[in-house]
Amino acid sequence: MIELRHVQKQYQSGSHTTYALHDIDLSIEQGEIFGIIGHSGAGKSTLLRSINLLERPTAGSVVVDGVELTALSTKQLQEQRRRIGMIFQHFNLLSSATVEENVAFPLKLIKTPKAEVNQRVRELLELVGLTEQSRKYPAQLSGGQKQRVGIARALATNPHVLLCDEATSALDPQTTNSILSLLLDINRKLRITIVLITHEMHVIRSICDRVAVIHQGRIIEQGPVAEVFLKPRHEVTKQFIEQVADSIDFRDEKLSPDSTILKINFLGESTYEPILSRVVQETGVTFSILQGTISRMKSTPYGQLVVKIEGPRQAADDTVSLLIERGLDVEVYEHGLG
Ligand SMILES: Nc1ncnc2c1ncn2[C@@H]1O[C@H](COP(=O)(O)OP(=O)(O)OP(=O)(O)O)[C@@H](O)[C@H]1O
Repeated sequence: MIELRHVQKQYQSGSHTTYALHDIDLSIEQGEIFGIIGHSGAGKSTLLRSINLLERPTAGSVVVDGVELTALSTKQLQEQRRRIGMIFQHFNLLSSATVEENVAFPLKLIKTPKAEVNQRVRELLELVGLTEQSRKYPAQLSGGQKQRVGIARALATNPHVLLCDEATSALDPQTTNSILSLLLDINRKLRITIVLITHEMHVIRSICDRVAVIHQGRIIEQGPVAEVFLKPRHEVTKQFIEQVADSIDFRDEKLSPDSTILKINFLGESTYEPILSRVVQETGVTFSILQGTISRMKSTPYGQLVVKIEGPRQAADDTVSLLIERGLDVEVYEHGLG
């Protein structure tokens, strides 16, 4: 488990102070994939690097697996950092070392016996699908393959936590997806906690369990991805969601006095159930679909449907009540003028 309490970070350059993090409180559970999303300059890197003290907070505490990192000596901190792997946007590989030498590097630093190093490197290259490339140099690899080397190297010392610093931002969409699948696979197989930072909502939606939105050095919203995604509260969060959602625009829709527009969110199994058609049969209204999407958040299906309900106001209100009663999340956008 990772706990950040009242973490602050200020950078001083001459007489100028930049307040990069303000009073950050965050708890990340063992085994979850936690995403931190924010615009450029929001404080994502500073926050991520506070977790292994690559950036030392100016105030507050950082506890990983019950150990208060800010209280450790340099040597003790080095030991603890072996339990926290990290991967980077630009991979940070040793260009003059082969794939297997790059992966072996952290093990050699702690003087692991040679046979053990060889065995571990073999396992890790198999895990990330690079067995065939073990004797190549980074310059001979694609971006996705380089990130796989980065991941194997980060896992060499069996960390409990993997920090991902914009790990897919330099990759094309297809390669991004393959790296995200690999991270998900590693999380499930090794039960390792993953903390990632990104400016792409797609990354959060694909693999994260929970998300925090950071803006101007503060966490402005956090929670399970589905909750934040379907009910964003802050304007910045809404902007990020627009990156992946079809924008819902029905301003030109002509509303008769007997029509109502509803936005219905389906989550989990309800996505595939004919709840709407059953309810309108009961209330006697008719409906037409203005817009609809079905997608997945990690492995949970979800759908968003914008429908125009036609019928007397009372019947429309009954329809909304029944939909809510059957577990759907409903927003009434507009009532006709009736
Ligand atoms: N070493 C530093 N010295 C001074 N200011 C810094 C330093 N590192 C970061 N900052 C400032 O702290 C703030 C947060 O920076 P940070 O790199 O954490 O943001 P970010 O969200 O990761 O941005 P990006 O997505 O562009 O990398 C910014 O205003 C940045 O200019």
